[in-house]
Amino acid sequence: MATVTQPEAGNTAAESNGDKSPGQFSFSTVKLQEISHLSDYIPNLQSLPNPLEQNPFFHPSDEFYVKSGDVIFRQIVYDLSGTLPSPSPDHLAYHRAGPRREVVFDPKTVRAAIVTCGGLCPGLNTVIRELVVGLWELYGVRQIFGVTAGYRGFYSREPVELNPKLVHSWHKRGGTALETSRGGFDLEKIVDSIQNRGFNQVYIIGGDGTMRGAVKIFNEIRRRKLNIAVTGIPKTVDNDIGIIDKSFGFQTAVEMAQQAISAAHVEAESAVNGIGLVKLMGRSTGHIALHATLSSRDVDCCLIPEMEFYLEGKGGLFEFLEHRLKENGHAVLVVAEGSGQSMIPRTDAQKQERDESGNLVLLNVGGWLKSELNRWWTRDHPGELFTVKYIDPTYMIRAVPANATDNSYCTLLAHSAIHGVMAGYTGFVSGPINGNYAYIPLEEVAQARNVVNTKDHKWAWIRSVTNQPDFERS
Ligand SMILES: Nc1ncnc2c1ncn2[C@@H]1O[C@H](COP(=O)(O)OP(=O)(O)O)[C@@H](O)[C@H]1O
Ligand SMILES: O=P(O)(O)OC[C@H]1O[C@](O)(COP(=O)(O)O)[C@@H](O)[C@@H]1O
Ligand SMILES: [Mg+2]
Repeated sequence: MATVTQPEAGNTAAESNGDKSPGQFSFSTVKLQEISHLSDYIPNLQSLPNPLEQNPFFHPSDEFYVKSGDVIFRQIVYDLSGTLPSPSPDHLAYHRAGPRREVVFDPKTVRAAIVTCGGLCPGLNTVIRELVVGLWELYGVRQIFGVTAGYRGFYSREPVELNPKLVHSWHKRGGTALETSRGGFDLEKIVDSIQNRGFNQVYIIGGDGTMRGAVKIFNEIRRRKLNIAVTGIPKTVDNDIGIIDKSFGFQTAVEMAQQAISAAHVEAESAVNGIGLVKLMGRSTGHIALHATLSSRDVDCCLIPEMEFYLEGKGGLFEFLEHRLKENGHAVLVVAEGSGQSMIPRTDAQKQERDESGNLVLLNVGGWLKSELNRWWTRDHPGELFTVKYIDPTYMIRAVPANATDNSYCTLLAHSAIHGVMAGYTGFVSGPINGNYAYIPLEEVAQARNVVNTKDHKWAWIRSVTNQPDFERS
């Protein structure tokens, strides 16, 4: 029978090596993903009892505080039945998020800055609100500032002072009250401004691009040996950030996408040979399209960037739709905006087109598909009725307030970030891993991508729900 060896006391990433007999899992293969701490480069950093001790609403017991050895495992599914591969792969572990017994910041001297960058996502205002209220109410911080208009706001705008009264109802609003932007990343100017304004805690809310910028800010702050903690709070409506379970706002966006799919279904059903076509956000990943399809059940075919598809011939989209129209009289297609990009004719100028952040500007796959569908039908069924009703909800799925689940998620993210920063951690991101909140090195998050795996059970589930082709040419 397989056994699991226990770590030695006080030794999470145990050095004790295991002579592993077949089927034995040893903690010697646990790799703790260390995060930086201000004490790594600031000598004689002060250490104070956590102010939560004095907070009348908390009665911290021993279990209340997270210990330095508490970790969250990335991998939680193991096969203990057979021989483990030799040498065993690393089992990644991350520091558990939450309040520490000791902090390194005196709340009276904290000057916190909060910034939102990149595209919108439901819940941005909730995260800002909870950072402000959490810093104020939990830790007694009184100097909290909003940096407006994204990264460029650090050096081109005056920060706005924030307090709980001001942000009280922000969680009910879509968008970001601090405003956001793409581009404008100037490392020297940003760090100079952070330093000159006396900020010592920087909370950066944004997606993959923002996190890559945050890594650079963190490295520069460390190079200058500044007593400033930097943390990233991962945001992306596309859910394309890796390691964490999912990004906040994603569920709200999927819920909103249902309305577009339902409308497309009604339109398609009410027409003769009607096709409802819905384009959903998803620059390089199809998570929104996939989850909207799974939860809707009105969808006949879901197309995502991770999967090539083709239109003509055996096993192609047209052949599939031909059958569906014959069978049901209508069909619904969901397409993620990053799909089919290699099939859409692109001029040389379009090949170069980038947004302010350097992201490739996508061609409109929805408009292209609509015209291809019309071309096909007129060619193969001249004179027969046919209609494509194309719905592109674009920003409607992200420019809304977060739903209840996302709102609670945003609160936990914000509080996790505050606890980590107050304890002196820096260059990290808070996020749920297998449902438990963890601190992950910023650099790791900036590099990790979360794409749909078309070989796994979730994609198989899509195919079983839609019965769509696999688009693998035989
Ligand atoms: N590699 C990078 N290095 C530094 N800053 C970056 C990098 N990529 C993006 N940024 C900056 O991060 C911000 C947001 O990036 P963007 O890609 O628009 O959105 P998101 O963070 O949501 O992916 C922009 O201000 C952009 O200039
Ligand atoms: O028009 P904008 O604001 O650039 O946003 C469009 C893009 O933003 C996204 O929602 C993703 O944005 P982020 O990377 O900022 O999260 C994409 O799905 C979409 O292509
Ligand atoms: Mg992005």
